[in-house]
Amino acid sequence: MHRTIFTTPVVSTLLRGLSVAWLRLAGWTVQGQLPPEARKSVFIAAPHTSNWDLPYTLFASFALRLTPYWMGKASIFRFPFGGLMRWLGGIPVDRSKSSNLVAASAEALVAADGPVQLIVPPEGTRSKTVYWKTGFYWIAVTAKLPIVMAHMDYSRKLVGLGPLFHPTGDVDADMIEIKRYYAQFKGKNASQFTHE
Ligand SMILES: CCCCCCCCCCCCCCCC(=O)OC[C@@H](O)COP(=O)(O)O
Repeated sequence: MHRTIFTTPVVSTLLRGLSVAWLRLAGWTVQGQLPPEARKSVFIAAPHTSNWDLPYTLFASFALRLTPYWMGKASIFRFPFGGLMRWLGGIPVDRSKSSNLVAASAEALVAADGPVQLIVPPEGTRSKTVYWKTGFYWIAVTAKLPIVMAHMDYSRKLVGLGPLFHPTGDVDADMIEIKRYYAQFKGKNASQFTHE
């Protein structure tokens, strides 16, 4: 995995302090902590309804001392922002193709030396989506890693980590259960999120 603000010494310490201070000033509560068995894991990041979700995900990641990488749409990596986005932990995804992203991501997670958490917003967009993408699920199954149900709620100013989810292999049943868990959270534009 490439170098990011989270793996750059001094920078990460500095930004961690700023993130904690910002979240505190803005009145947010950071919930949960990363269980040791999830040092390598796949994060579900939902609800995703706003451009503010990315900065808050980064602040929370610092507060929780994570080593995150996040999947983002390829267009936000266009010149001149690509380098910055990657340094923030971004991995570009071309949503118009279904490539070997699952296999490649699982392989990169298995090969990583240290802790690494792959943050995937399964809605794939800020717009309203009924069907969640199942890539996060298959990456976890392929890499044999736990799924962490991470969340954000702007109405209660909560961000953080919920329970682990262990895939059973029955993706349809598992997706229903996962989405039921997310029914309690409200994104910034809550009407753009549906958990049905
Ligand atoms: C550590 C705690 C993590 C809590 C996670 C909570 C919730 C949501 C986080 C979303 C992280 C987002 C990274 C997505 C980056 C991205 O790609 O953003 C732009 C696209 O979306 C826009 O797609 P579109 O709406 O179709 O233009």
